[in-house]
Amino acid sequence: MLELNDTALLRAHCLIGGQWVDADDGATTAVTNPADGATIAHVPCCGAAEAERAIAAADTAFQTWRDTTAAERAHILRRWHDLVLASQDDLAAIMTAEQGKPLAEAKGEIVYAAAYIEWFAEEARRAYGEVIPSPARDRQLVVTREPVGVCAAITPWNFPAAMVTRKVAPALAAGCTIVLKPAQQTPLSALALADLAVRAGVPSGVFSVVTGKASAIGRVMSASPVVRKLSFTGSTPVGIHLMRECADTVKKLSLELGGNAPFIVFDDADIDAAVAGAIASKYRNAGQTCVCSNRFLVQDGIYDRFAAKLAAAVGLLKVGNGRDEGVTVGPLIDDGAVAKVEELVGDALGKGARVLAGGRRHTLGRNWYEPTVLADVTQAMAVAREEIFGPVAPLFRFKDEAEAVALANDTEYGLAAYFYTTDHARVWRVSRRLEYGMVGVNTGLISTEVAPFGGMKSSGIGREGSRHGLEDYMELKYIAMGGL
Ligand SMILES: NC(=O)c1ccc[n+]([C@@H]2O[C@H](COP(=O)([O-])OP(=O)(O)OC[C@H]3O[C@@H](n4cnc5c(N)ncnc54)[C@H](O)[C@@H]3O)[C@@H](O)[C@H]2O)c1
Ligand SMILES: O=C[C@H](O)CS(=O)(=O)O
Repeated sequence: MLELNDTALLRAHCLIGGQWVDADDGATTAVTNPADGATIAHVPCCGAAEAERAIAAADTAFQTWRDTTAAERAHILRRWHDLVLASQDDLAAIMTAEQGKPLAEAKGEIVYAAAYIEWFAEEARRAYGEVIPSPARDRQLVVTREPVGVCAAITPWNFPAAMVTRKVAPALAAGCTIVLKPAQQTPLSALALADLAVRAGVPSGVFSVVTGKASAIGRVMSASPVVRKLSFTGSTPVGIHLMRECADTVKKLSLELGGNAPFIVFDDADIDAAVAGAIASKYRNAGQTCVCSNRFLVQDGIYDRFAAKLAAAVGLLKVGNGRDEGVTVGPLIDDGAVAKVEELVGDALGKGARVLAGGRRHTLGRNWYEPTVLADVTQAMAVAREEIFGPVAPLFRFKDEAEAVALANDTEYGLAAYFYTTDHARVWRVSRRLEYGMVGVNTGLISTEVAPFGGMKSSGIGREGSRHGLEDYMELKYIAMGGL
């Protein structure tokens, strides 16, 4: 049994139109702990009808929520932020139980999730319009920024809190209403955040959470003409599917999709900093983040020393149950995820890669995989093209800067890239030529609410967070005032 200070945060109902409800047919889905398979709770397995009602409630609520002042919305968001931070321990315990990440990482994610709420509480009051110098004496030209309207959000399991607030906070700040479908593996974090939003004063219907049948709920969201924007974070194939489904109603779309991040280490890099950055960017959340380094491109002159140091550092990682003190690598989300990692490692070994650390399932259980480092990896291996989404660092060699950039860009994805060098001219040359939305230079950790998060190519459309994040939830309206 999950031990919480505030047991009311463990919500086993959906929030629709301000009411905590079951699925219409009473169906439920079990939420299980990836560390031991224990059932934590059962949540409603809703479908199209419940999604339709949530959208209708959002439409009704929008008629009044849109007329609140930015200051009023900012005040409620600030209160939500304060309640989330005050519940950090409980929210982290819920997250570690349903997602598996180490408690320290879960607590960090709660702070990160709250930071998006705080950021957009502030941004709400700076959604300025424009007065345009008129080309004619008899008219005044102004541009206002208005809320898009009813929004829908679909989020992944790897960051069960931050991916929710990164969408819900800007939507509410802009004056929109929103219906969220969280990942079926990690709904409890979203439901707890919704509970705190209600306590903060978010009115009925403004923010609903519908758990259950992903395809049915997604289809309703995509097909509804009432829904004017869909924000999706998840895999590229599902993002493409939703993009197609939304075409008929011409929705605004935000797509935060998959990645294949290169981590480039030049001969002149600070090797110890590069190893520390590699650990941070690869093994966070057991490698299950969209911005995890997926390919390590290491220049010939530093390759052997970097490989040895990285393997030694990986050997110090503590694998275990995320709730246990000092654990730095928890289980993967499920056995299917481990099987995919195992298949990618097997493909690489079969084509000539060498194991420097790990390289197999962990004895702790079916959802664990040993933190792994592979040497002598080549472009012929599947890890060069596929998102690993697990604790595996494949090391590739390169000769010079031109080859490094060419290898780095040789992917359908364009989300995050990293490189280590002490040559400042190279910093700006390489940053400019990398085809990615986000570039970390001499750091393996880049995610923050104050900077635009997102990518290009198959990694998606749009940016979340930063001063740009509100734009996706607002429309520009040009008003020409004539007859003056
Ligand atoms: N770019 C980013 O910011 C970012 C962040 C986190 C995760 N991701 C990506 O997400 C993937 C891992 O997350 P995942 O396994 O949850 O992804 P996923 O695409 O399988 O699922 C994401 C969400 O989509 C829902 N979904 C699945 N099929 C659907 C359908 N047909 N209609 C409507 N909804 C549907 C799921 O229930 C879940 O809520 C990785 O590729 C990772 O790179 C990207
Ligand atoms: O999976 C990627 C998420 O966006 C998490 S983070 O923003 O990089 O922490």
